[in-house]
Amino acid sequence: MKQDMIVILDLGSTENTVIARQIRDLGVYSEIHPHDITVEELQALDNVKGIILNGGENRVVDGQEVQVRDELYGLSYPMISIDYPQSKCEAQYQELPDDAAMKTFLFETCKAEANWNMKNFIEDQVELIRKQVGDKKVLLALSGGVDSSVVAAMLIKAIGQQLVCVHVNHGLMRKNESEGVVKVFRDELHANLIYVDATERFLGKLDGVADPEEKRKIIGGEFIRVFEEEARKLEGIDFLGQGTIYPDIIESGTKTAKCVKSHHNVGGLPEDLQFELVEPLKQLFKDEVRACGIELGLPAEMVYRQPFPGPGLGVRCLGAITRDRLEALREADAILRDEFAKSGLDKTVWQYFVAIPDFKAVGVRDNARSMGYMAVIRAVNTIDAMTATIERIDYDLLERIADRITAEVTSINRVVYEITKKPVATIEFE
Ligand SMILES: Nc1ncnc2c1ncn2[C@@H]1O[C@H](COP(=O)(O)OP(=O)(O)OP(=O)(O)O)[C@@H](O)[C@H]1O
Repeated sequence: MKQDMIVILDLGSTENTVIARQIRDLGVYSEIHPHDITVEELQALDNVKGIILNGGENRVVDGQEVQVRDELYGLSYPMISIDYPQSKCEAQYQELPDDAAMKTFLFETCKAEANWNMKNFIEDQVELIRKQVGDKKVLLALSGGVDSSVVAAMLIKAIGQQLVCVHVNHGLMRKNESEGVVKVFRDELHANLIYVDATERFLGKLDGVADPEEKRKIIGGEFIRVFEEEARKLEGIDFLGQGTIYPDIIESGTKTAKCVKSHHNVGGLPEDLQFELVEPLKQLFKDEVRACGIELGLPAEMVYRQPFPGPGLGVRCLGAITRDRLEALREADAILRDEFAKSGLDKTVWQYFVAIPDFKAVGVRDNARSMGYMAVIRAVNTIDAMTATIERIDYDLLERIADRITAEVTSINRVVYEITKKPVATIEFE
């Protein structure tokens, strides 16, 4: 390992990640560990330069106040504590140290080097992956999303043809998305890529299904079955690559924080398909994953892609999916994205998309009464996806989008802009 590390011990703070980010932003790698880490576990970590005991409001767990092991104070690591009244450290802070105080701790007290950067990280991971995998093969489900794409690029760099990527086109991808995955990974990065066009299979299963939960279940379940079938065709695969990132691990719960959501990734594979996991991004925050992707040479539009739900356009083609409405949705969505890119809004708006409800409205086309679909545009901004506000799109742009959609997608005769915040609405419609 090249990077020096600061260990943050979680004694019930809600701000562990804030401190981890602060330290990484100052150029030093940091990780959050449980309060009851043993001396042996601590010493097994590479390049630890200092420790922060980070207390906070969740310090009482099951009626007991959590403490670090006393032996830790006897070690030679420089140590400070924050909001931890029982601390035996010499330097104790009541609140988060500011950057100046943190710099003094990192660079003067701990003598850490500011050597946390993506180049070093990638070199380290490449070495670790090679050590873990040896001459064996790794299977990776590659969605074309940020996380699995960056994992793929990392694994290609580390083990080249020993990586087998499987991309499943479930027919609910955005326009040109699957083509983009093939272009980048097969044509440019020369990955061993299996492309499965399962459109018919997914749309067949979804035929006539209107309930959103049922739709999500069918899409998720079918994805696992397709992936499993491909995995069974391959021989000699011992490892499964996963795009687990740091927030997935933290949100799965620490000893003092409740589980926010269980992290799944490619969960649900049958028990007899046993793989050891390769998770090279599991220490990175999302923006670091993006920086890593850029450093690995992935195109910016892939790395800065807006969030896209796993069930894809399936949950934006509202109610029971029909092929003509799905096609209209795909085209309208592509026009919206194109116009947002042209006006630069793609760089500032968090998420924007089209949804199409399952009814038709009356319109006039070519001097005749006609029935057409209604495209609903949504564009929202959020920090944590728990609440969201509306982007105030300029009227000229809205009108241009409406004109283009109704001209280029003839089955659509109305365009509306949805202006409800979350709450009370959710970001997606289903
Ligand atoms: N169409 C697909 N083809 C192949 N793998 C997929 C596909 N959809 C999802 N996956 C796999 O399932 C994982 C979880 O999917 P999910 O939609 O929750 O995306 P995510 O956690 O945002 O990750 P990503 O950014 O890689 O899409 C993905 O990382 C990928 O490994």
